[in-house]
Amino acid sequence: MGLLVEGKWHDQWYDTKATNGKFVRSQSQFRNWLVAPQDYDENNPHHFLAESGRYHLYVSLACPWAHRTLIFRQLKNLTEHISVSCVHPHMLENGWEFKHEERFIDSQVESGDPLHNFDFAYQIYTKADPEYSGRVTVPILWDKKTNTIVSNESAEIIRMFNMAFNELTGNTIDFYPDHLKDDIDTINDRIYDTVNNGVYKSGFATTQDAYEEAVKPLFDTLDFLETTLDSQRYLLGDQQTEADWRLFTTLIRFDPVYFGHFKCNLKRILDYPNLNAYLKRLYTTENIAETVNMNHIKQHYYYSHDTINPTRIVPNGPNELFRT
Ligand SMILES: N[C@@H](CCC(=O)N[C@@H](CS)C(=O)NCC(=O)O)C(=O)O
Repeated sequence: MGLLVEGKWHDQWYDTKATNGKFVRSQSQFRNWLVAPQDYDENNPHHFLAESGRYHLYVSLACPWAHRTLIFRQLKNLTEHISVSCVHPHMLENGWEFKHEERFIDSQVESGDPLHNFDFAYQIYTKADPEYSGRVTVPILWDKKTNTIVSNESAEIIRMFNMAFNELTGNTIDFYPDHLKDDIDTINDRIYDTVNNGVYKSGFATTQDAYEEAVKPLFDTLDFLETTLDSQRYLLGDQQTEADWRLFTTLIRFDPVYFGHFKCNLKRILDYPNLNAYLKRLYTTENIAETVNMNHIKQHYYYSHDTINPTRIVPNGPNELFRT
């Protein structure tokens, strides 16, 4: 675990001393946009034309943020247009690595770096910007044509996938429709702060207060979502939206990882009847189950965070992801 400082790798765990034991996530730095031909402005340096075969997605199958982008690649029929590869689940002194190992082969996503054959994900960042300073995170959306990073922000990558390739694929399903934008933004904000990032704030806290400050709002939101799902199938009604998929990648990791490893243990998702049924509904949506690799997920968290789990023992359970 570490970060780049002016293009040089430094091995260093998150510094929570300056923030009273709180984990503070840093902002993503590559923020360009893939745009459809009709919206493309060649004079805008942040515009990248949506073209088949031009872009590559680097993910970790363990990472909930990267998982969103894999899901949108499926939902929007982009598998033939955007190539993908994954890092090794163990994130250690060199950060994410492109190692191949038999026991981590995934049936859908190849491992390693097929474009440059690099050993470490930080080399992708320094190829894009030799002076880059900051964390080396996944997902990374890479442009094979101009050899740079388009974006390393999952929330924006899924918005691009939602729209930019519609003409190419003919898939016009809209997960961020105009009439729901405000509601989606509002619920995303709460879920990001208290759930998606809330589990990390709980797990990476290094003081009792910082932990409690995270775990309480996390369960307040889960209780709120349980009530919301009393009367509807998805967060904003009967239509699946982006908000559901952003929540899904945290929920599917909750009982196997966050409950134990990150101490989010007031309740399991299994204990919430509506959230359990909702999780199953999302998991069984076409082409979604194959994006979930529980082996990578459990190995990543329990093995990589040795400040939290120094024995690196990866638990066998739970037996079920949701009750059927
Ligand atoms: N805001 C980013 C966050 C991505 C992120 O934090 N990914 C984690 C993996 S779950 C990572 O790569 N962490 C490495 C690090 O923080 O050094 C996004 O949503 O794309």
